[in-house]
Amino acid sequence: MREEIHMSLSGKVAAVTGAAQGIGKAIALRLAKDGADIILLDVKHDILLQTGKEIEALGRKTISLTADISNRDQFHATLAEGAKALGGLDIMVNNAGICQVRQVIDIQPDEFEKIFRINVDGTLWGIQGAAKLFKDKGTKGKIINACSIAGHDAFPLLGAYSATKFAVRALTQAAAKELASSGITVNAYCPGIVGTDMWVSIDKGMAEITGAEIGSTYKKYVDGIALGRVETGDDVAGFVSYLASSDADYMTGQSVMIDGGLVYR
Ligand SMILES: NC(=O)C1=CN([C@@H]2O[C@H](COP(=O)(O)OP(=O)(O)OC[C@H]3O[C@@H](n4cnc5c(N)ncnc54)[C@H](O)[C@@H]3O)[C@@H](O)[C@H]2O)C=CC1
Ligand SMILES: CC(=O)C(C)=O
Repeated sequence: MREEIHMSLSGKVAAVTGAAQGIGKAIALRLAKDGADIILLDVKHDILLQTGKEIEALGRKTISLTADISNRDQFHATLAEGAKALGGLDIMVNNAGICQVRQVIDIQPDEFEKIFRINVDGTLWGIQGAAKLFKDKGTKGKIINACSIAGHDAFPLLGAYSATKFAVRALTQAAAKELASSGITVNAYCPGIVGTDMWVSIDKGMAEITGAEIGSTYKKYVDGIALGRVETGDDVAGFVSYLASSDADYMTGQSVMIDGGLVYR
């Protein structure tokens, strides 16, 4: 019975952006354990190859491709290359993203543009690239975007970041409404405080601005989680596995909290 559940994506191909580390790596490995072959995309090619090795060890096909999601042409061409190599595309996980820590009154034009180009434009190009590949083959595909609790509630010192995640939620809703008639669903996952490199840099950035000790901002946020522990990439990946499965066929346009009880909607 357990084996059946874990092979729910057998015969499917999934693409995951930001798959070199953190949440994206956990998602790629989980979807591979579910039976999918995986297109891995990231700017960090060397460590992406390690994710690829771990997926091959699970007996799945995989291809590791360097792509900057903020570059529309490059991203679309690379995604199409991956789909050609693995025989199609069924699931697109637009996971890659960056964070910045800054008071709203101090945000500079170049950094604001950069975070929007990666988190918002990159998600939009991923939706477009996947929708084209799905429509070309009549695939009733699934698009799954990385939002955040900060996409529902803006966080202090994370103003630009929060704005990008509100935008991801809006794109998720609009794309879901437009693509439903093609049988394509679009949803998003909203993690809370996940113990990845992103939070190491958020904690450091917050310490620089507030004078807090290194580690103390992270601890303060983790202490607020009802389930009493930091979130792992596997916690997020388990939910993405559901969103990628046929169990989620009747769900679209949703950006759902998976945060251990921190932001309630
Ligand atoms: N860590 C956390 O607490 C939370 C993270 N998230 C979101 O989850 C997603 C993954 O976050 P983490 O794994 O924590 O971050 P991370 O910083 O550990 O990993 C992000 C990955 O994305 C890649 N990446 C960054 N810019 C890229 C670009 N332009 N093109 C291609 N790849 C690029 C990086 O190379 C890296 O491998 C992000 O969208 C983030 O906003 C959401 C809520 C909470
Ligand atoms: C990184 C992130 O999304 C939060 C809310 O911590």
